[in-house]
Amino acid sequence: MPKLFEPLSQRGLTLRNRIAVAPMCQYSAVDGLPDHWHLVHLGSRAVGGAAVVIAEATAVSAEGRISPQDAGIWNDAQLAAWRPIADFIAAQGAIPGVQLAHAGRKASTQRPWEGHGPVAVAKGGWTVVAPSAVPFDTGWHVPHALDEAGIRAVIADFRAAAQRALDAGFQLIELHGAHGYLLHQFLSPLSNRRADAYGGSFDNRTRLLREVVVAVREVWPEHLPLWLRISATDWAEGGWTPEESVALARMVKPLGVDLVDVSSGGLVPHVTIPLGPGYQVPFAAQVRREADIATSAVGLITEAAQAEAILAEGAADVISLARESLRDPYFPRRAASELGAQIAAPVQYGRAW
Ligand SMILES: Cc1cc2c(cc1C)N(C[C@H](O)[C@H](O)[C@H](O)COP(=O)(O)O)c1[nH]c(=O)[nH]c(=O)c1N2
Ligand SMILES: CCCCN1C=C(C(N)=O)CCC1
Repeated sequence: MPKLFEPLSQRGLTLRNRIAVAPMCQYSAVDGLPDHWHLVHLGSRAVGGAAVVIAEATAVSAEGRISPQDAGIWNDAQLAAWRPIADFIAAQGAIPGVQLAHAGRKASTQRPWEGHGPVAVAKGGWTVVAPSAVPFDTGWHVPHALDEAGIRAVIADFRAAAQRALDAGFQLIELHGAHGYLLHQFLSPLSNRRADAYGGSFDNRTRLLREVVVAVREVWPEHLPLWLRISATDWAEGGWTPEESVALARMVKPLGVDLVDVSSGGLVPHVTIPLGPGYQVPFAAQVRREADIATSAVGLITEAAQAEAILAEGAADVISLARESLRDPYFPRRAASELGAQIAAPVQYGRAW
């Protein structure tokens, strides 16, 4: 049996294989509401055979959106709109997941095809918050540094979003601690210049993320998995490091995180990243080995044999695919054929929509 098609237990659930569809912003929501686009985008990848389909960075508050067109789960109308999507994914035998996110200083920005720059308040944008008043780049929003009350509100928003995710039928949450968004902004010394209990030391810089994990676990059932996506490195002098990623993984495992999805970058612009097939796999391997926690490998993984080799070397437990799943929503079916594995047929069911 190829490792890529061995089941994996995660709390009370079983992943039918080791392929996850990574979260991918669709920038296609009105007022944060998922719609037919999201159903087809996510549903087709569940039909394609993935074990887990993780919905995009889904904002826990309106101000936490990357773009005005981001999906959200900060109100009950959005909860209701997610329910048929989560239901369809589950009916196909995949685990419906959602990535809970807050963009922090990278909020209120244009969709990539509109320029990826800041959206001014006068143009429908909003003031953004962050650990410190340090903009992402020249010309970007100068964020408002969160005070204690603001931090408490962010934690409460993540907790409430987790409850809505449960009520919407999601069975897996991934917390977005990567790519330079709010939780990552608190982790990295390059963006977190605070002098209070949320800045300075490693313990202080990881405090908000740990408090969010604890708050989410207060409402997320014991039998359901909680994943955390991190950027293992900022690729920048003085930034977050792989060694800190290992230490963080060791801290969050007893708090109820079941798997660390290991990406990189996004905190600061103008860095050089050594892109190449599986370029982030060594970080996943390091976290898995040194923190003794399940990991997902992601980043320029495009072939079944490549994915199988990553699992065989023990670098990760799950393979997350983003762009390859855009090129081929049915990658798992093709991979099964290439590797000689059995894979369940899509579930046809009559249902009046
Ligand atoms: C269109 C699009 C949209 C997103 C992404 C990527 C792309 C292409 N990525 C990053 C993605 O999950 C993945 O980590 C990277 O794309 C690297 O993996 P691939 O090489 O694409 O498989 C991403 N990551 C994340 O944590 N949350 C998100 O919502 C998104 N959104
Ligand atoms: C550092 C890699 C960032 C890739 N992207 C991540 C996004 C995210 N929401 O994490 C959305 C844009 C693309």
